[in-house]
Amino acid sequence: MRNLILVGPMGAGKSTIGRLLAKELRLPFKDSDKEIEQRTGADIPWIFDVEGEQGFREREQAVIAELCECDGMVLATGGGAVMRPENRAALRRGGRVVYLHASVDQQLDRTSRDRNRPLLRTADPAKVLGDLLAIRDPLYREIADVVVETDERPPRLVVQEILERLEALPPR
Ligand SMILES: Nc1ncnc2c1ncn2[C@@H]1O[C@H](COP(=O)(O)OP(=O)(O)OP(=O)(O)O)[C@@H](O)[C@H]1O
Ligand SMILES: O=C(O)C1=C[C@@H](O)[C@@H](O)[C@H](O)C1
Ligand SMILES: [Mg+2]
Repeated sequence: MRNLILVGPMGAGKSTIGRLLAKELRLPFKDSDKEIEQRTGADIPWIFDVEGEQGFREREQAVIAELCECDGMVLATGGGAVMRPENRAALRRGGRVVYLHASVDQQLDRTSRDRNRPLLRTADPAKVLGDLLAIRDPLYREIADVVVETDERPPRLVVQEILERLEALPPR
């Protein structure tokens, strides 16, 4: 098998669901955001402050290219990973892609408690999330093998649905 890759917006649950899926499938788990932080030795807000979003996106592209060359792991990506066509191509090649969908209201609720998302350090995070979703939703769908709704559904249920939906897919 190749990898199992989760894409979707901030607060869709990619990191949370990815960790649970990996445990369930007894596969290693990697999170591109965490990988970037480890390699840089700094957190994401620091990278945005010092290198700008552009600097972060360069680091993200390098990490995604490398992780997508691996096999047999669950990979959670950052919410903006689909913005670059090079990343979309790498993710498609890297394995099965699952789009975790969440409404703006749910994203807002799930991201309101922590401060590690620089794009949401704004007076109107709902507008930012809405604008980003309008641009990115077609890109998530473009590369997804399956789309799974996460609104009002606990992580365990989302994991179960992903496993069932992947099982039902014809071979690529
Ligand atoms: N299905 C769910 N139901 C309820 N809460 C959830 C669900 N999925 C994730 N959460 C919670 O929402 C918060 C954000 O989840 P998580 O960090 O996994 O999102 P993410 O998609 O990885 O976001 P980012 O793109 O910013 O990395 C966490 O506190 C997590 O516990
Ligand atoms: O949606 C985005 O562009 C981002 C999402 C996070 O996962 C991080 O990758 C970073 O905060 C940017
Ligand atoms: Mg995450």
